[in-house]
Amino acid sequence: MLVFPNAKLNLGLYVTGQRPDGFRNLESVFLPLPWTDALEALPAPETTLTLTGLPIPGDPTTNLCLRAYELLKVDFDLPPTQLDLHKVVPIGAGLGGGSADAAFALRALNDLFSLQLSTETLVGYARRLGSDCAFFIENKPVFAHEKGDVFQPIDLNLTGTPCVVVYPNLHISTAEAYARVVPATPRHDLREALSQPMETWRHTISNDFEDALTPVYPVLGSIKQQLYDAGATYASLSGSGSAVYGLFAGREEAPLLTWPTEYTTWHGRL
Ligand SMILES: C[C@@](CO)(OP(=O)(O)O)[C@H](O)COP(=O)(O)OP(=O)(O)OC[C@H]1O[C@@H](n2ccc(N)nc2=O)[C@H](O)[C@@H]1O
Ligand SMILES: Nc1ncnc2c1ncn2[C@@H]1O[C@H](COP(=O)(O)OP(=O)(O)O)[C@@H](O)[C@H]1O
Repeated sequence: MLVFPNAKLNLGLYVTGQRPDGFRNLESVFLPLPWTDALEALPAPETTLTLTGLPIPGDPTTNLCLRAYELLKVDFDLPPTQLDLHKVVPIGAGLGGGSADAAFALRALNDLFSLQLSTETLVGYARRLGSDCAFFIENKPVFAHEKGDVFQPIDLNLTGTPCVVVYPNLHISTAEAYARVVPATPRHDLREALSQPMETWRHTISNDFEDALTPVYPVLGSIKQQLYDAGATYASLSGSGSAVYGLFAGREEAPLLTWPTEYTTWHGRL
């Protein structure tokens, strides 16, 4: 079973309050981004994980693909499985790549071993692996709130919009990013702001992590400015960074821009 776990973008992100469980409540819109890893799951004599592509920091035995397998194995008599992950999406970028791998591993194992788990049940397992993991089960634009793991459908179709994503090779841990933000009530209603033309979004939609992290990592501000200088209709940090994206509405294609060689970029359509 071969699957292609895709990244996500956050359109607006507001950290609205501290929770009793130590996490924060947030409000954001999550969008699938077709920048993908590749993950294969096959029955095998023993359970293994091979990793190719970008190096993943941390102990491979804690890789989210294996954690997804082990989580299902607690409840189901899963045969040993060979997992092969080719990592393409930058790590610690605010693109949710690790969470996507975990969610797609759950989905692939469900299909491979005919577990017949419902979407709702898969979402329950995904939530236990990471706050934004559940998004990748249905993998469609949603308004996310609470820990970022409770979703409401949103009437927003950006399919085909030209987009550039720029990762300046700066790993920002999600925990560090949250620690830098003081929770507050959003200045604008995100869903109302998104219902207005994209040209208005730069004045009405923001990301609290961007505001907190840009003074510490000025490169984030300069990438955003370059995207606007190149004609972006809307540009923002994604999630807790450090990837910055630009949307180019009404254009045939996103512009080809030149970035320092140590940056990783994605260029395409949503
Ligand atoms: C910020 C967001 C926005 O989409 O994405 P990324 O930038 O990481 O992609 C998410 O909230 C990230 O979700 P995820 O990456 O799954 O986080 P988790 O593994 O659950 O948590 C990592 C750490 O972030 C903090 N955390 C996370 C989620 C949340 N609602 N409140 C928190 O305070 C906690 O300190 C936690 O220990
Ligand atoms: N399959 C995986 N891919 C990426 N990161 C993983 C994976 N498994 C575990 N991790 C750990 O998860 C952390 C966050 O990864 P990632 O989801 O890419 O971050 P972000 O959500 O900020 O984009 C990394 O520091 C990494 O050590």
